Amino acid sequence: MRAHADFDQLLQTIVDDLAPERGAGELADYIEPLRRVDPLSFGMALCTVEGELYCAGDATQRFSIQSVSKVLSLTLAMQHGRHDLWRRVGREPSGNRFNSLVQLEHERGIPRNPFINAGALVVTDVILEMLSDAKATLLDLVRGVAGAADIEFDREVARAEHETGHTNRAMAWFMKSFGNLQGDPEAVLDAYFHHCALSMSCVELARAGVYLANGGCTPEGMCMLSPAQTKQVNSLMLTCGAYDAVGEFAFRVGLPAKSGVGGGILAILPGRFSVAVWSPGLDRAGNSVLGTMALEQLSSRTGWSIF
Ligand SMILES: NC(=O)CC[C@H](N)C(=O)O
Repeated sequence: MRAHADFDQLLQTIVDDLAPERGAGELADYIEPLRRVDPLSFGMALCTVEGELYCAGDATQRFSIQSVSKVLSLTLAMQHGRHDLWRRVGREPSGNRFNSLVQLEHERGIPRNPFINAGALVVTDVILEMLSDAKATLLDLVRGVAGAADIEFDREVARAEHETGHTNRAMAWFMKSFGNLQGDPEAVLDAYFHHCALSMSCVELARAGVYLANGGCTPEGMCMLSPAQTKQVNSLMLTCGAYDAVGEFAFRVGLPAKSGVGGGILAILPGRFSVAVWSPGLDRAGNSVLGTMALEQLSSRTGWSIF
């Protein structure tokens, strides 16, 4: 591993080298607030397990973290130790789009994994069984791990998710019909839409995710998960974190990661660091085009990967 002093330079070089690619991919267009984002935005931040932070580009600008929140909600569900969690949600890649309904019928309402929408809805239901306010508790968790007390849900994004979330709504009610949602599907959806609407910067996301590189604990010693649970979350990120393009993503980047349709990706090198990238242009699977390129550059220039 190179000297830490080189990290800022390394990230800056990646951001500079990829400048001609800014604007690549398509913005998520299913809600208005995501259609409005500047397509040229591009930021990157890396947080080491010692808590040192390095960044380049638009690393302090907040964006909608969308499905990256699925890692945080899974953490919350695992923290509260529900033994039936893994009976209600699987641990296999889906091979289908993140909001696909097709497998759910064949597989009796049990989603393939916690990082597709159906799986995150079950995770949210599990959280709601234990905690009356799943929104406030997740917000507290995120503020704590990110070290930023002013992180908020973007109310406009949450409202737009609510207004347009017909497929998610169908999924929740469908799983209810199989008995795999305990609570009121509308309450589950409301919490889920808010989790998707968390607004964070690359710096905040890298800080928030570094416990996954550090055996479950933040550099300040706040423990979110046990080392065994941390291994499980990282494994799921590797196999299920980039939707139906997860094989291609792992082939190129070689790090556990979770992406979101806001263009953010959080990736982990266990024992070393977390890295967050953001660029809103997406590929067909819904992963950030430039974000994936930046992570590929990071791993290929340095040899840093889990392999
Ligand atoms: N893949 C994503 O980031 C999807 C999140 C989006 N809010 C949805 O529920 O469909």
